[in-house]
Amino acid sequence: MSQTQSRTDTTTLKLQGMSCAGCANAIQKAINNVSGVEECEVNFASEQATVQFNPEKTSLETIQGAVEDAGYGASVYSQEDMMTGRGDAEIVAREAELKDLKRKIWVSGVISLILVVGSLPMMTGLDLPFIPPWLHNYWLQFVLTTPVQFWCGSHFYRNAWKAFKNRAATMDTLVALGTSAAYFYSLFATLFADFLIQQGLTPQVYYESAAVIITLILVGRFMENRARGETSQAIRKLIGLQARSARVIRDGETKDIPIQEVEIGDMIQVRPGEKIPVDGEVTQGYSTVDESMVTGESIPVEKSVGDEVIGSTINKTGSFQFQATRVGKDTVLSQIVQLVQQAQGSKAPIQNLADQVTGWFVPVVIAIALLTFVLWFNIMGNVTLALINMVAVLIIACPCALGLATPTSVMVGTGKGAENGILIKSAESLETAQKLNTIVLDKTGTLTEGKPQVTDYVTTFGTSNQNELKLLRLVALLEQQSEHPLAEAVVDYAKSQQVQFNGIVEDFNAITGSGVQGTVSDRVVRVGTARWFNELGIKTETLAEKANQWEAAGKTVIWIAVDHELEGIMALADTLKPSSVDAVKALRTLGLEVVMMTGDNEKTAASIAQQVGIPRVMSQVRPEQKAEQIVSLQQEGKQVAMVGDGINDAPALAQADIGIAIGTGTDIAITTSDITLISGDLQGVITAIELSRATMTNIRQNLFFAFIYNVAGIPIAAGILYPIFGWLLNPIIAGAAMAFSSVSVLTNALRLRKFQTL
Ligand SMILES: Nc1ncnc2c1ncn2[C@@H]1O[C@H](COP(=O)(O)OP(=O)(O)OP(=O)(O)O)[C@@H](O)[C@H]1O
Ligand SMILES: [Cu+]
Ligand SMILES: [Mg+2]
Repeated sequence: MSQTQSRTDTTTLKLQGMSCAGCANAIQKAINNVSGVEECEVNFASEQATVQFNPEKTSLETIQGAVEDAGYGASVYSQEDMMTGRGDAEIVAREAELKDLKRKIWVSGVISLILVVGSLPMMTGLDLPFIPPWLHNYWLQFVLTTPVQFWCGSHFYRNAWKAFKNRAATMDTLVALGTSAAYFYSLFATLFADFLIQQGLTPQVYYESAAVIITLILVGRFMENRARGETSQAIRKLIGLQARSARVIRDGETKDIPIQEVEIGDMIQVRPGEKIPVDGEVTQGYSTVDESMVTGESIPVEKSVGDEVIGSTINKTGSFQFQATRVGKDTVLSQIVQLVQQAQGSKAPIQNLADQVTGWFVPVVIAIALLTFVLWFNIMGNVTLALINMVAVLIIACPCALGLATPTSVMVGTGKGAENGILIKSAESLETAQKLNTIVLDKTGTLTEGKPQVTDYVTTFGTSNQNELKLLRLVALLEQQSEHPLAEAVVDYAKSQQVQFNGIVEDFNAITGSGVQGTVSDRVVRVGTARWFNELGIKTETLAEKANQWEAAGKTVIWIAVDHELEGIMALADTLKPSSVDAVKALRTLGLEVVMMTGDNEKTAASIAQQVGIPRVMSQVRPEQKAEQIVSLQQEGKQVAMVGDGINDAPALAQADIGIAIGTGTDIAITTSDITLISGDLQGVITAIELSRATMTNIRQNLFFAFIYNVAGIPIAAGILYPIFGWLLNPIIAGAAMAFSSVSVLTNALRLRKFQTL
């Protein structure tokens, strides 16, 4: 048996022609039916489908074909297209649709007005002499309404037909059925008026209802479309940040070239006030750079030789040269756009409910509408009342707002996050973040700068400078092999003391969470924690008092032993980030329990925790135990967020309900966290949590708005209140309510754009 390697490709398709969540369901079904498709998620708000498929079993063309067969359009959309502005096609298409809608609204609006005026005497039962009676001529009304019904309302029919072919029913089905019922009943009354009078019935027409409903729904759709364009504004803003050209130095010549032509390794010149075109490393010069558009951090950052610069950020005062390290779709900005787009296309768990409801909603509504008709006709024997109530039910029940409620807020919320330098991986993360009640902060690099420095150094053999330097040489040789931040600090210190780095380390071994050991000139050197030395049986008493003092001051002490004898200790201090104290305070104000976690010893940890105001500390946690510690917090019934630098804390970040990676400059892609803070500022954690709370509140409001129209509207439209109060719902009011429900949901979602942190 031959074994074929199975591969999975993930592609984003841009969809066209959807009018409600029912359409999204239909497309999702169609794509899932293609064999070779592993997973598919269709998002109505962002109008995109994320498809995972096996390229050996199916192709993109097949998938696109399936979407087209279902009656919709799908175009493939690459990251490059997105960044080079082909995404504007979406805007152009939207503009065209808006223009078409506007024209139809004018026509149907003016005609509706004439019809309503003409029907006023009949509707109100008043004698209105200024309205000429011929305005209420059935045939005139018929002539006026027909173009509204079949031209302005044409796409309701078209979409309803598409849905019907897919054995589905969408909001268009409801609108088409509802207005057709009103129109054709009126036509019947117009044609057979005499016959109806002979039968003792009053021939009534409802042309104005059909026309007004169509007008209102078109207005609703117009506003919906316009607002939807605004929800994706954040992404367009990000894309718009890109520079258009770069000033490269090739073969000693400086020339301006389009940004697409920049290659990795190119030398690029940046002058004051210019946009940095791509990502790279400074090779010459010095300047300050405003990175706020990417990191959300407003203070300009100093850049000198060796520092990384991010494309699309703005150079302030100085002028410098840098070498391009990432171009095209690999740049930080491009990756941010990709991440935000993915997040915007993802589904929040809270949406499942809405989706399920919309799935069976339309058929149920049609059933209720028929039942309404039958009951009214049988009980009241009045075909007119039966008909208008049925129409009212069909119109008010439209579930379109329900489909918009969650995704629009998610789009605005995640976009808002990106504006503040907060990348939220998915709608699910956004939803989970608001449930958090415990936040675990890593000490090194999260609360502190993560750049420790040696502050003290003593040995057991007094102050003979010679011997101290000899020992320092051994320590430094060993630490040179280690990648730990403490090790780097020790090496820097040794260099500053003019230590000669000659010598070979054999049998080097790093014991995570404990220290390092190795053999130099046949002597076994160990540098690490007291706990480790105690385990090895190395006596630490002689310097214990000194170490205690340092640790109480919040310094990390590392112990040095040669051939199983303690020979010295060294203290390293790491400065707190300036924002840490305020951030911890704010997190506690938000009602979160704040915990500090570190591999450092108890006393140092306690001292730092006290300085930043954290009551609960988990110290001496080995790297591999960090995830277990998160589990134990979760077992206490807590919803835990872990904040770390995302590299050595990865398992803990993954274990936590929400893993928040503190940015390490430009490595956004490697983090597997739920939320990434591009700037290393803890303030971002607060913003993220607040944003998630604001978004979820917004979603709940939206769901309320969306549900209330349907839930309250259907029984009223069916005439439940008629026996008690004599109330009926005029189909026109139903049309207005339904148009307004989508608009109110969108308007509410867009309010999120004004979100601001404490
Ligand atoms: N290369 C090293 N040289 C000296 N000591 C080390 C080295 N690596 C680890 N240690 C010792 O082990 C301890 C625990 O290290 P670990 O990496 O688990 O945590 P940490 O970096 O100090 O703190 P955090 O968990 O907040 O990042 C350190 O505090 C230090 O005392
Ligand atoms: Cu609708
Ligand atoms: Mg560490």
